[in-house]
Amino acid sequence: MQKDHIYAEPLAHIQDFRFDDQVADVFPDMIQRSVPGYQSIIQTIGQLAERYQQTNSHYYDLGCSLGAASLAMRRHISASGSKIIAVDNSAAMVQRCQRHLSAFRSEVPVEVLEADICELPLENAAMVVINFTLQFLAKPQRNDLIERVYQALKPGGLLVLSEKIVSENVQSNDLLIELHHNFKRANGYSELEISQKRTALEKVMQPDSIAEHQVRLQQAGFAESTLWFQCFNFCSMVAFKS
Ligand SMILES: Nc1ncnc2c1ncn2[C@@H]1O[C@H](C[S@+](CC[C@H]([NH3+])C(=O)[O-])CC(=O)[O-])[C@@H](O)[C@H]1O
Ligand SMILES: O=C(O)C(=O)Cc1ccccc1
Repeated sequence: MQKDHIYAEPLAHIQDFRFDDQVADVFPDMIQRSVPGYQSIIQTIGQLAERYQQTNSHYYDLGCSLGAASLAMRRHISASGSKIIAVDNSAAMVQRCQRHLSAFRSEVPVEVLEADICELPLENAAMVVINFTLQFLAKPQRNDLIERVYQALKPGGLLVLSEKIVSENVQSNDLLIELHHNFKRANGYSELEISQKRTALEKVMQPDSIAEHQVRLQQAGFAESTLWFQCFNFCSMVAFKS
């Protein structure tokens, strides 16, 4: 696995974070060392696919990056007529995702699409995974996507929504950020790497609070949702379509 050194040297000008070739090449290392619980979340997505699968249905992985969630779902789906649709708007990610998925044989077809998830039609879904992607959409586009996901889910369908979050209370927010920075430091990132990446993400990733997510889910029509994972300022929720 290629190690992430993208922010290791001082940069004269820190550009906005983008999912380009440089990031795609080190992405498994970057996400593993940056997102507490990432591996557990991916494993749980596999379990959820097993539990919520339905025959003749779609499984969407929106903002799939290298396809980790799609691979986990694929390993656990056995229902006939299943199709996984993995979507990302980064060409660098989509190319590598296609390669990763082709490296293993499976009965379940996966379609990998280079597309903007804000424009992609969604339908006939048993499960939709948005694993750390909603946070990269402009705020006004987030409601629309969640509403379309609700409409696309079949009765008994499941949305898995994982996000970095902000806390509405200043002391809690500061503490969660500090604990996350300690996590990154423990995983070998320097102060410079942490601070330069934070600057790069400032404009392009604006997290919501858990309360904002809950209101959005409810307004989209999800009568029931629950937080099933939280570590520091990272969480994952599930929402049910009845
Ligand atoms: N509008 C958009 N349309 C499509 N893709 C988008 C859009 N905006 C951002 N992306 C894509 O969303 C992904 C977010 S990473 C997801 C990890 C993955 N889910 C994982 O389980 O490993 C999370 C992170 O890096 O923190 C990137 O690949 C972007 O190109
Ligand atoms: O690294 C961070 O601080 C994060 O918030 C997570 C992350 C992981 C990978 C790409 C972008 C953000």
